[in-house]
Amino acid sequence: MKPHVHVLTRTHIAHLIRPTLPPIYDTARAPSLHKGAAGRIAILGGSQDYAGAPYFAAMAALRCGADLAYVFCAPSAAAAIKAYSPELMVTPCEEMEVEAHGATAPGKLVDALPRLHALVVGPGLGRKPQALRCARAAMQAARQHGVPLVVDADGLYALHADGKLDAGILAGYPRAVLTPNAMEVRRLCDAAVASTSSASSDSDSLGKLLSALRSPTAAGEGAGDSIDAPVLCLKGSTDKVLFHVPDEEAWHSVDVDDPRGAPKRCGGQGDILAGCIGTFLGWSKLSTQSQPTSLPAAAVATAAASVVVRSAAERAFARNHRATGTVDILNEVGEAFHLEYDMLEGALSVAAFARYPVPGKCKTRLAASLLSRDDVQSAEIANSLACDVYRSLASRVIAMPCISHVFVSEAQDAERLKEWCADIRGKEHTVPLVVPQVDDKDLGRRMHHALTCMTGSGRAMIVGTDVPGLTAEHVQHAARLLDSHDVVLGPAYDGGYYLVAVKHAPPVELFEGIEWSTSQVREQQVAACLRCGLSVSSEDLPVLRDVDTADDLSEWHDKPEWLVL
Ligand SMILES: NC(=O)C1=CN([C@@H]2O[C@H](COP(=O)(O)OP(=O)(O)OC[C@H]3O[C@@H](n4cnc5c(N)ncnc54)[C@H](O)[C@@H]3O)[C@@H](O)[C@H]2O)[C@@H](O)CC1
Ligand SMILES: Nc1ncnc2c1ncn2[C@@H]1O[C@H](COP(=O)(O)OP(=O)(O)OP(=O)(O)O)[C@@H](O)[C@H]1O
Repeated sequence: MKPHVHVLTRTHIAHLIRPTLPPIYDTARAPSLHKGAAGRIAILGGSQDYAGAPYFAAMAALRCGADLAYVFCAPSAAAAIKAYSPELMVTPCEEMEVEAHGATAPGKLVDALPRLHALVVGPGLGRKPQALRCARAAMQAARQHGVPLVVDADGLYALHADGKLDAGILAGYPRAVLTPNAMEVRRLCDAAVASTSSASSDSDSLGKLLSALRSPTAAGEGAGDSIDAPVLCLKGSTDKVLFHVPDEEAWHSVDVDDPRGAPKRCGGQGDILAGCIGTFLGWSKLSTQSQPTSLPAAAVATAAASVVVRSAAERAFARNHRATGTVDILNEVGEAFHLEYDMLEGALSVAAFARYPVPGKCKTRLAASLLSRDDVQSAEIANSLACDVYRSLASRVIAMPCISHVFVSEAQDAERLKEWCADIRGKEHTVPLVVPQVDDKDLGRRMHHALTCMTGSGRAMIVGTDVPGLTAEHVQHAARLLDSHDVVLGPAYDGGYYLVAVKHAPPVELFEGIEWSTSQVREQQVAACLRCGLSVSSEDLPVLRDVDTADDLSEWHDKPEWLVL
């Protein structure tokens, strides 16, 4: 039976998940938050062999925005996990290693359950019978308390450790998310087949697994639950999030339309995903806001986490290439989250126009005016000017939700410009998005295209790359001016402008009738704004001098404060 497929883009997912986020940027509601109000998430896992996995999951939960993360682990792993981070509360549980305890959930975890917003079972659990028994008992206990569950890695193994699927633990529990990779799905399916009498083809075996996960009583449990089975996240090049609605025959699949991610498949990415799902699940339990969707909360939480992890993986790979490791991905989770979900309406996108600095192809006016007429020297100057602007663009000193873009003039340069941007930024900087400019000789049409692309997510700004005096404060000032103007221009010394910002997508006429590269540019731009019925600020920002000629360059040398970037 084919599922009903819902393809969700990142924009959809952001729209669906935002109402559940703790309101830390909401000045009216944030003061009422207390410690733990943004999520208390626990991990059950960690063994002598695997201390990293529970650490990745717990830290990912924190980086996603949870307040508190606990790890309940085998005593042999506790010291290592504690030593990885002082942020984690690590509790060694004898029950996970000592046979004498039979099949009980760790007592300290059971005590904590009433306070938890989600429990992730499995990362680094290992496959010792006692650990598996503990995991199964913990899932049951969590279910009794209505605690949302994420079951991953060896937590999934615990469901079929004796070869048959022990689906009863989770069957019909709508607050559980199972996150098998391809191998784990195969094992779960095989176990589902082994638990039923007839032999099955592959697709049948998935069908058997899905049926086994449905509620034996055909109704979901818990008031308001719209599904009657755990959610299944099938991880792969596209993550598919399966859920089942009572009384329907076919399952539904939310396909996360996000091609990003890293080609590097280092171990532990699944642990990061599991921790992030834990946080989003916890928030959906806590949220009192009405959801703009009929999709189940657990499916939306899973899709939202998938987007964050893919974005983090892509960012980590852009920075670390083949060396990308799980810690690198973990370190990108916070920024990825911020860009995906905290960029609220009215957010600002800032862009620079750039060409890859090749001698003879950039700053040709400057090269011609240098005594040496030296293309190489001119390209080096262009390079150093642009570096400063990219650093500033990418820098957190902008101190506001801001996506930075670099619009590259030659599409074929996009890849090497990406690498160049990645090389020049420091560890603390964000990665600018490198986007080709529209193929048009007219600067006005290129600016119109870039601003239109960016205004999709709020306000947009383009800054010059050859203005050494431009600082993050100018960008912030311009953004504030947009509160009271439709268009803001940063006046350049030569009659042009070094910055243009717009509150909304601009009409195409805004950049028509302007004689570019003349001293009339700013005046003509102001006139075009007024013709389009747009209010404009053209004198509120300081006049800055761009570097086009050798004269500009010597001015720059005489006034080193221009170098303040
Ligand atoms: N640093 C750590 O402590 C880590 C510990 N981990 C833990 O290690 C334990 C065992 O996990 P494993 O995943 O290795 O165990 P499995 O025994 O489930 O993996 C079996 C094999 O399947 C392969 N496999 C995975 N995805 C596949 C795919 N899509 N197609 C084909 N083959 C695939 C893996 O490479 C592995 O060789 C778990 O507890 C897990 O949490 C992992 O999370 C990785 C990081
Ligand atoms: N081929 C792929 N391309 C891009 N992203 C992928 C690909 N395969 C998996 N992912 C993503 O990586 C994340 C982790 O999935 P993965 O299959 O690596 O988990 P796992 O094998 O359980 O990991 P772990 O090593 O922690 O056990 C998921 O968010 C998934 O979307």
